[in-house]
Amino acid sequence: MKSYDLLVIGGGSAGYAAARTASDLGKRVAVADGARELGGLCILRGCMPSKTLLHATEVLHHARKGKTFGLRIPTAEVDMKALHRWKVKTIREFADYRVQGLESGKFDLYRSHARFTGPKTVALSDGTEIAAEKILISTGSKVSSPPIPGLAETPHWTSDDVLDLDFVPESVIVLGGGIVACELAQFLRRIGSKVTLIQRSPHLLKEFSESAAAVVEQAFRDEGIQLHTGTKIEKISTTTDGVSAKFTKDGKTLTRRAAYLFNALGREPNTGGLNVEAAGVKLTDAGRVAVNRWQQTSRSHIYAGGDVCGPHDIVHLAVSQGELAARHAFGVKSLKPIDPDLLLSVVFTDPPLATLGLQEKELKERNIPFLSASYPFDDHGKSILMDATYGYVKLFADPKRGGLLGAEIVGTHADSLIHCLTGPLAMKATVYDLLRAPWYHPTLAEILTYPLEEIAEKLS
Ligand SMILES: Cc1cc2nc3c(=O)[nH]c(=O)nc-3n(C[C@H](O)[C@H](O)[C@H](O)COP(=O)(O)OP(=O)(O)OC[C@H]3O[C@@H](n4cnc5c(N)ncnc54)[C@H](O)[C@@H]3O)c2cc1C
Ligand SMILES: NC(=O)c1ccc[n+]([C@@H]2O[C@H](COP(=O)([O-])OP(=O)(O)OC[C@H]3O[C@@H](n4cnc5c(N)ncnc54)[C@H](O)[C@@H]3O)[C@@H](O)[C@H]2O)c1
Repeated sequence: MKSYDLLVIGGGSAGYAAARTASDLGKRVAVADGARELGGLCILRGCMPSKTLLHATEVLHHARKGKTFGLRIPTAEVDMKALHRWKVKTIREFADYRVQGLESGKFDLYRSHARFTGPKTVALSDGTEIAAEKILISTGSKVSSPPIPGLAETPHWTSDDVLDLDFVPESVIVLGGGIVACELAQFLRRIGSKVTLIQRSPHLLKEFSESAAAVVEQAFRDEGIQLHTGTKIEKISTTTDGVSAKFTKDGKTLTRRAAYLFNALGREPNTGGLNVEAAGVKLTDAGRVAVNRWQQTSRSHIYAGGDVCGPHDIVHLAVSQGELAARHAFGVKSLKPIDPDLLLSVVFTDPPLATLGLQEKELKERNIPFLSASYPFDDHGKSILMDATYGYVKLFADPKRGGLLGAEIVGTHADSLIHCLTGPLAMKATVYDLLRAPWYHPTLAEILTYPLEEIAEKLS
């Protein structure tokens, strides 16, 4: 039996961060990862391939809009084989860099699946047995397939398949209206597919505000995506030339057909095969590994980080959770838990949608008094000259001292603009602090001064 200070099960974003941190603390660390290809979800089949493809189709979209700006760009179209090669090359470089880190010798790497045999012992699929004082579960998530009649029997794509396309599908039905569905539906539409998106809740992106979702919905409709929200999917079936989806909406039964089907109905924690029962690790009702604010599970020497415990499948959180778990496990002093009121989320649609800190719904639910102010992109100089007028910026502040509480931005470059506020929110800045800062003209960032000034006026 091999023994270590820390065994990390799953070498993705959370696991790699924990292994690196513990090894820097001088601990003996092993990482077990059973994947055929190392790198983790974000690099191989998540953030990086999706953003590589979305950037390419954003460039394509701008080229097609050239006429608006008096530019003559006679043809702009995708070469899917070339785009696929560019994606493969880019992702290969990111993955190679991660593999170098994993194989750097700072820790022992086992290319095997792990299974608990007791609270401090694990058996690997290559037959190795490992004992460790501390263990981190960071096994990520997998695509879920809800029990929709016919779905399991009908050939369908997951995000893995869409991210690996090397041809333009003629038509696609997208099931779901979450982040994966929205980001990739727009990608498919922009490469030239006829896209029909079928979503259960009344709005896309149900975790976000209705008004922000409405902006994304409008942009999608303007680009020709057929949206069906507020539906119940009744049956999925195979047809002679593809697939069909039968669903009800407003009491009516509708059927839509397409050449391909894309299941974007969510992901679930990857705990199967881990045999967590042998270690006494408890799961939540949703099947995630239950953790406290230090990432400790129901067995205090076993930690969890990343998608397997959540509560959000966001990569910077997975990294922070892995680092926090490693530091806590080895007694680093003056640690702070991850602050849930500093939550940052970004949806990389065009326009993108970004939220930071507390949002209106949560402020109301928690009876936190607040002032809010918003400003639309269609009245801001820089976005008007860019012809990027969808959406708005909205800020929330406390009504006593004007302390920033949260922000919502849906509009051009929201993914970057929100970062004007992450530092100030973390440092507990007020609207007055932010108004003392210089804001260059004409920039997109400058749009934030309007709601800041409005809140300052309301305060005085
Ligand atoms: C299409 C898509 C786009 C995304 N885009 C973004 C984005 O833009 N921004 C963002 O913040 N997040 C994004 N995400 C989410 C982000 O990718 C995840 O939150 C993050 O990668 C999770 O990291 P992790 O370490 O928890 O898991 P993973 O990176 O999945 O790592 C888990 C590892 O555990 C291994 N493993 C599993 N079971 C075992 C076992 N029993 N034994 C040994 N090893 C095991 C797996 O092989 C894997 O390598 C996206 C997700 C998807 C699907
Ligand atoms: N930009 C980013 O940070 C980014 C990008 C992609 C994914 N992610 C993360 O990955 C995770 C997975 O994303 P996702 O979009 O796959 O999942 P999701 O849970 O966000 O969305 C799933 C969608 O499917 C719908 N759905 C589920 N079951 C259904 C049923 N039986 N009938 C009809 N509709 C049903 C839900 O209403 C929801 O709209 C998310 O937590 C997300 O945060 C993040």
